Amino acid sequence: MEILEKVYKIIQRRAALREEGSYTNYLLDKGLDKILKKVGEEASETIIAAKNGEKTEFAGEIADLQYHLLVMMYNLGLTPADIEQELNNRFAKGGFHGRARK
Ligand SMILES: N=c1c2ncn([C@@H]3O[C@H](COP(=O)(O)OP(=O)(O)OP(=O)(O)O)[C@@H](O)[C@H]3O)c2ncn1[C@@H]1O[C@H](COP(=O)(O)O)[C@@H](O)[C@H]1O
Repeated sequence: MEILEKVYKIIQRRAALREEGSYTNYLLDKGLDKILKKVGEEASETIIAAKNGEKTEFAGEIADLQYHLLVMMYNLGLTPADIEQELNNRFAKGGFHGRARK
């Protein structure tokens, strides 16, 4: 998704050029443990929103989760292109054969 690349670029820019009041800078300054904690929280909130069945709230939680995943990826040196490549490889093979299917 193009927007994920755009947000990732903002994260890169924030890391290179600090901005007053930036939440991204706050997270990057706190480090990996804090980022992972937020990913866990946002994942839990996404699950709860999914169970509640309210589409707008659910979409909002997924967006929060996506953003925090991008910050985690940046911290660990992964780019959206790496994920795209992984997905493309699986698509080309017609599925993910790393585990048994039910
Ligand atoms: N997509 C997002 C995005 N999604 C969620 N959030 C922030 O994630 C935080 C999550 O809220 P919480 O209440 O769970 O966390 P909190 O209590 O504020 O923080 P903690 O004390 O828990 O760490 C909020 O402050 C949201 O603003 C985001 N912050 C930034 N972005 C993107 O990143 C860009 C750069 O943002 P800044 O770095 O803030 O300039 C923005 O233009 C957006 O495109």
